[in-house]
Amino acid sequence: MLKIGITGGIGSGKTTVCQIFETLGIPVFYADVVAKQIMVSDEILIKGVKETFGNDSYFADGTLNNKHIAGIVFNQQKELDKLNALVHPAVFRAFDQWAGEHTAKAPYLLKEAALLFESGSYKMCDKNVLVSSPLELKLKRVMQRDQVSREQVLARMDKQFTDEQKQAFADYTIINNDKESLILQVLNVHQSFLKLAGQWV
Ligand SMILES: CC(C)(COP(=O)(O)OP(=O)(O)OC[C@H]1O[C@@H](n2cnc3c(N)ncnc32)[C@H](O)[C@@H]1O)[C@@H](O)C(=O)NCCC(=O)NCCS
Ligand SMILES: Nc1ncnc2c1ncn2[C@@H]1O[C@H](COP(=O)(O)OP(=O)(O)OP(=O)(O)O)[C@@H](O)[C@H]1O
Repeated sequence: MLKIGITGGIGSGKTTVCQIFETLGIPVFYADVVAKQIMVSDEILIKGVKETFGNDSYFADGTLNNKHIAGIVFNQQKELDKLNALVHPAVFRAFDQWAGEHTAKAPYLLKEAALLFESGSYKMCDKNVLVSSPLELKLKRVMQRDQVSREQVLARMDKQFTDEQKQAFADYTIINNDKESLILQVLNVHQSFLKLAGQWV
């Protein structure tokens, strides 16, 4: 089964792009969403997160205290490394299982992940797509969407590869600025993937 990875910096619009693929009938595995689900359901992981970041990592009802964890990890690389080491292997396993379940349901599968290249999980995909946007536009979108400060967005960007670094890993690029048509670009790469899927053994 052909597996396509899709990524982009915070606010690049990768989720927006994936939603267009979904309207074309392509199943999408949202790694960030799954990571969040696992963090409140996997008992071993919950124990590890509490031991590493304190009991305040969870509210009394078992939901994740995102602000508490984000405040620690996006200010100290060492702490972020610890969180990634706890969460990422569990997400990789979940993707493997999901891909097995969705094989034969579509011509190809998509994996959307913020840290596709940084985490090395792009290696689990046959081709990889970068959604790229100008820095100021990304900042504006996230500040508006999440009601956060410019500094908070920049702190996360600082923990991700730049678009230039990501470009080196990408087989395809989708430009999501205000001028280029997103839908047309998605349709073009979709056609390429359908052709590839036809050749895939
Ligand atoms: C730190 C957490 C609690 C913050 O939650 P919050 O609701 O504020 O952010 P959210 O999860 O919606 O992420 C928003 C964006 O932040 C960036 N981001 C999230 N996690 C990371 C990370 N580990 N490294 C760098 N950037 C990250 C991404 O661009 C992501 O799309 C949460 O992001 C988390 O649990 N992260 C660890 C899981 C992870 O690595 N996810 C990303 C790839 S699987
Ligand atoms: N071409 C566009 N035109 C207008 N708004 C857009 C466009 N692309 C994305 N947006 C908006 O910008 C915000 C960020 O987009 P999106 O959530 O898809 O980014 P993302 O890359 O998935 O971000 P994150 O890494 O934070 O999850 C959203 O509110 C989305 O609706």
